[in-house]
Amino acid sequence: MNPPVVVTIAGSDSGGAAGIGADLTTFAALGVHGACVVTAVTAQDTTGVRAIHPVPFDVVAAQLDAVLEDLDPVAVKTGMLATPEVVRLVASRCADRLLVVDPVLVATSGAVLGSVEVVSAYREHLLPVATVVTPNEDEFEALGRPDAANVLVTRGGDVATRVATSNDHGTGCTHSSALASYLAHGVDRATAAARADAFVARQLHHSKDWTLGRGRGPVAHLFVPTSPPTLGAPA
Ligand SMILES: Nc1ncnc2c1ncn2[C@@H]1O[C@H](COP(=O)(O)OP(=O)(O)OP(=O)(O)O)[C@@H](O)[C@H]1O
Ligand SMILES: Cc1ncc(CO)c(N)n1
Repeated sequence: MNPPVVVTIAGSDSGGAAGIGADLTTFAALGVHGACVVTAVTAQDTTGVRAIHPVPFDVVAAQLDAVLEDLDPVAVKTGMLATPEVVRLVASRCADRLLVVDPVLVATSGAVLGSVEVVSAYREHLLPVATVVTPNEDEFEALGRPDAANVLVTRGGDVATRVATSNDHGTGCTHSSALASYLAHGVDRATAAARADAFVARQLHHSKDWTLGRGRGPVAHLFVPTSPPTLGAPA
């Protein structure tokens, strides 16, 4: 049987913690086929963002057309859209699908990933057609505290499930990708949201003692409780 197809429309993170890398590995972990439309290349690591190079609009549109026409994804997940033109493009092409919008405006490191014009385009075009919108507190403020039933503010885990870790770079991307994956498998929104929370908490727990990079390290995307015997040095 075919897996559900989900497409992420997002930027790359050279450090491999957030963006399309996080999205595609999360899709793989949750049994969906992931397609990707790259909107921007970022030079980024665990300590911050050094450079952002938006992909030309025509190339973004061509990637999206190719995926929509050939693979017919059941769900779409958006991350860093980089320009207001791309925000409008996604709103016009993807409104008829399950649409999870993670309004990436600020990185964990504090770097600004969305301009004032991008914020306006989200408010006017994309938020009204999304199935779920997952801003963190800062993004919720930046969007003008939208009061709509499809807005699910992410708050870094509740008291009962909160994992104490500084390896949280990429949690927002992983969370929204998990949410899109569960929706693509056909579960309702409340169940998908609860499962996405649990998935991220488990991933954060798995990577809590990692010491990758000098800043806020990556959350684990693929959950591997024990390494397969074929990996690593012989015992
Ligand atoms: N420390 C934590 N313990 C448990 N769950 C967490 C923790 N941090 C985040 N989560 C889960 O991940 C979701 C997204 O987290 P958060 O809002 O911090 O992401 P974000 O700020 O968008 O991240 P990023 O900018 O790195 O992508 C939360 O709703 C929660 O379910
Ligand atoms: C490319 C990219 N997308 C999303 C985020 C949000 O954490 C990030 N830091 N980088």
